[in-house]
Amino acid sequence: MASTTADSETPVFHIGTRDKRAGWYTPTLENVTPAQRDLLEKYSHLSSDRVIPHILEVRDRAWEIHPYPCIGELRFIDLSMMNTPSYPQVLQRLKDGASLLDLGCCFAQDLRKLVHDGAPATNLWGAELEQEFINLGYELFLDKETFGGHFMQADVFDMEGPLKQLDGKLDMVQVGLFLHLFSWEGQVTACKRIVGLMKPKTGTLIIGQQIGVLEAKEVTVAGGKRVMFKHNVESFEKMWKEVGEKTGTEWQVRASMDGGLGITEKGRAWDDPTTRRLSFEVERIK
Ligand SMILES: C[S@@+](CC[C@H](N)C(=O)[O-])C[C@H]1O[C@@H](n2cnc3c(N)ncnc32)[C@H](O)[C@@H]1O
Repeated sequence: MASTTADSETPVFHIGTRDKRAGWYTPTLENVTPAQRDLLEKYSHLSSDRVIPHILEVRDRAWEIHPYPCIGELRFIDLSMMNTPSYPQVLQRLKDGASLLDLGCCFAQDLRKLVHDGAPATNLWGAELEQEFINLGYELFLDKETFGGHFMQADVFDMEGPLKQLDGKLDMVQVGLFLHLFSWEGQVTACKRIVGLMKPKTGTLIIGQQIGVLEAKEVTVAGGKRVMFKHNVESFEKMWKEVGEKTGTEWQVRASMDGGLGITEKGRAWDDPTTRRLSFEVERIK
């Protein structure tokens, strides 16, 4: 899926290509963070010299199945939840018996980090559209026989699908790099579903991050076939007001934007320069 621009011989790649010259395929990995190394050595029991080769081998298997930017760029080893301001409380609540769903969990690295940090696995859930990503998560973390949490292949928009078993049962939901995949209407529908999955009480918490932008806007991707809405803090707050009105609930949004996800330091040619990472905690207050 590469074409050549009229004025140069530089190939232009489109999302979906398996060509490893695409800008979002990072061929090597120089190092991992101390937390990633700790997880892969102490939780997955990889020897220190196997950590990086193992990540790259699993990534290449994943690339052949779904060559998404998050796979090519090794986003699936990012431990995002631990950087959420509420992480200590999230962990404590889990230890006290609360439940958490990682929606669109992909390899579910944050669920493994929670278990490694002492959360009981029994109340942890991961839901993911693609079963292969769940399988690859087991391969990455080498815990098919030992991980005690629950995974389901599920579509957030399928009201009669496997997610139904969690209706009204969850205390916390993580949505990492997920909501931005959809249009405004799609995000509102997904958020209404999330609200329905949560216990009907104050204090329930939604945490996550997504691709943001300085001026909120709808963008078309995949050659015009798909629409994504990229938020800034104000539009994200506005969306949660709408979700609250439509569900008879009220949510306090704590959100901020920064240059994380490699946006600042990598200076990637395909990123709109106004792209930011939008991180959020959304807590039910009514
Ligand atoms: C960009 S990845 C983010 C993965 C992970 N949450 C993280 O932060 O590293 C988005 C994930 O959402 C999944 N997904 C997309 N549409 C979905 C849907 N309708 N229901 C459930 N999962 C979906 C994709 O398969 C993919 O694994």
